Amino acid sequence: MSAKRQVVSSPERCKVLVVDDDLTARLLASQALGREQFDVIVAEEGITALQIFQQEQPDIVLMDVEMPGLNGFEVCRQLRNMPCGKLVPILMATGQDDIESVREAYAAGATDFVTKPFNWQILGHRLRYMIRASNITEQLHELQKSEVRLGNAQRIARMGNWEWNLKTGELYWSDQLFSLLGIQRGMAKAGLKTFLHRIPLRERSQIHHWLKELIASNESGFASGIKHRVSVAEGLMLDVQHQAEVFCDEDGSAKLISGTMLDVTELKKAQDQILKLARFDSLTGLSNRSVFRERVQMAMEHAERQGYLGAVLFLDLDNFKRINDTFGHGIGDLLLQEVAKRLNSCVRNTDMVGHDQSSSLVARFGGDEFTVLLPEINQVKDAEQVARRILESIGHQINLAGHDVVVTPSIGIAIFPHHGENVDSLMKNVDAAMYYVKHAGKNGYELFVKSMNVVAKRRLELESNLRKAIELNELSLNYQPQIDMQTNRIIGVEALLRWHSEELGFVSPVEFIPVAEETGLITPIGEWVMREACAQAVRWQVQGLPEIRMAVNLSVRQFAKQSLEKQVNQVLLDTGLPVHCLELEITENMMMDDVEGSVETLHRLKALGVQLAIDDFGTGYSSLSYLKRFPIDRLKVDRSFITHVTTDPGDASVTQAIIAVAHNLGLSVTAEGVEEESQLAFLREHSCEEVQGYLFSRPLKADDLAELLGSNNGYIHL
Ligand SMILES: Nc1nc2c(ncn2[C@@H]2O[C@H](COP(=O)(O)O[C@H]3[C@@H](O)[C@H](n4cnc5c(=O)[nH]c(N)nc54)O[C@@H]3COP(=O)(O)O)[C@@H](O)[C@H]2O)c(=O)[nH]1
Repeated sequence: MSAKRQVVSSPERCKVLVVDDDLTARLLASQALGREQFDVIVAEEGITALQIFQQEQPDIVLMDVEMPGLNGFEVCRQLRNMPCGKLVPILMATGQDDIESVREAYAAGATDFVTKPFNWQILGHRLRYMIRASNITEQLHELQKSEVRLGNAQRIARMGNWEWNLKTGELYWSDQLFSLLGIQRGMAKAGLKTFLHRIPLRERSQIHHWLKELIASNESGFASGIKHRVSVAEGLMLDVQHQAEVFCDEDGSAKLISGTMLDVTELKKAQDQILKLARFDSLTGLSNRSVFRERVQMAMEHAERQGYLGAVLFLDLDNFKRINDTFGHGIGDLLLQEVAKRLNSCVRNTDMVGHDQSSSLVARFGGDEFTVLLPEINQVKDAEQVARRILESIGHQINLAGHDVVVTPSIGIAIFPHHGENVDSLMKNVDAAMYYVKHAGKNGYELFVKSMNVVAKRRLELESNLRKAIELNELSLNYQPQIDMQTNRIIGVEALLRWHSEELGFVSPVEFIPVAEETGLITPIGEWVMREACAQAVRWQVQGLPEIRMAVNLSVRQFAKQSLEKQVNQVLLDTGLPVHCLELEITENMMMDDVEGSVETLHRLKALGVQLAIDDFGTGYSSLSYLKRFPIDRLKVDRSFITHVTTDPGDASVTQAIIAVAHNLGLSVTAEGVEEESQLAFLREHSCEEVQGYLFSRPLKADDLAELLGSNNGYIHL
């Protein structure tokens, strides 16, 4: 390698690589260019030139075209392919009039050419000029690159920028700003008018105000932002965030405003969605509990200031859980959506989004609970009228995916300011009013009165104590004999649940069974009852007592459970009770909500071999045509008919008719609540098969029942 550094390089000196196979030319170049303040490096042929170029990275290359091995054109081409050789100026030395070489030199990537012989002084200047020009080109190139990068970054970020020279009025818009505004560059001039034209009319004045504030700030670095919308095409609106900063003259007056405009449409959509999720119920689209409470708070404050009355209605669907359990959650959801719709149509001037303070508001409070706010009413009667409208509307049959269902609501009403000094107490009271309706038979409305809190408190007590009742062993069963009128013998017993609470004392099933139903506690309790009753029947058999039937009451929820038949089967397997000894008592109303489903459930239970009875018969609304389809064994005439069977001709006729219908369908009859000899005589006269009531025995503890069953072989003197 014949590279030689001729002069030690100083910072302002330039480095030139001279490539020539002619020794004299190289020496001459070294001397002449050295005199012109160049650091000269020389190479005598192409390969060496490429190596030196890489090591030394000269500022410029002066290269002869004619060389042995790689000629100047080839070396030039290869230099241009090197990453560090793309921009270095290359000056090719050609012969006089050698036009072909000139063409080829340009084609190979040369920057310029020079003809031999050289004027060294002029050549020195020329080399310097080329180096400077190449530096500027390089800077321009870098600038272009960073502009492209900025453009890309703005495009990706969906951001445009602008600059407004307040002294000249000149306005610059970046490509991205044009594109965000939906304008093709060249189709419109960057200008305030063009920009405002794209702003919805109602938002223009706030933009004017914002710009004025910026201009008037007269403070360098003063920055301010604004959010607004931009209409970019027919029906297409963007949400944008504008940010601008002011630059001032030495005299302190604003001379330039520089701004950015960022498209935040997607971000805003996401924020709106989050806000919606936080404030609205996604199933029904109604406002949620927290929005409702906020609005009640505002309405109460407003009512107090203005001396108005307002009302809150609290609505719970009766037996919604049964519909959910029977038809599944999908249908339950459809029902809630339909109820939401009907509620909205019942309440005039409803505010769906929860913004308008003077409008009524319907909200989903949770589960099957809905609330209605009537912020201004003239009199209490107005709230009651809305409640009546709701009862009427919701009570109409609803078809849900082919299933006809009827649901009814229980509605509590509380008036403010009378029924609560704050939102909490108002909501507590309206809740108490709703529970009062539930316990008074459902499907109605009631205005809050103070005594209702006693009922609500008791219910809470029952619920919290009932939750621990199984664990604390507070539940027990009593057994009431059922007597065969032909043989006068006990042929069965009905298992009746008793609760002796440590805290509350004895609680009647009439009171706690509905609470267990509402809270779902009936599921574990009902299973406990079935297991305990079957196990007791087996214990009596093991004691050598006569085999009798064990009747167990099923709750609404138990009957609606798909797994009921599995559960019954498992209990029978676990306890060892022969299947024909178990009778399940179901009420008419349990079956009428979903007749087809009930027929199926009853058939599945019947297939196990258990006996089936319809309890409280005559009080429900079953029809004879349905009765034929139920695979049942027995009807139990409700106590309410038997009580007056000898004194009320109506009850006597109903009892007679039930016995006749049962016999016609091949069913046997048990009369419940027989307390008097005269009632027994009536039932005997009309061929009732079995009787049950205080006349023979009250419900007994297991040991007492065993004693009764053991004495006289279960024979009862009638
Ligand atoms: N789902 C379940 N329900 C149950 C269960 N155990 C009881 N219950 C239901 O609770 C209601 C009240 O029952 P109870 O207080 O036990 O009253 C029963 C009898 O004691 C009473 N009865 C019986 N004979 C007479 C009488 O001659 N006079 C009179 N005044 N009362 C009498 O009737 C009730 C039995 O009713 P029924 O079930 O309709 O046959 C009641 O609805 C029970 O069903 C349980 O485990 N699960």
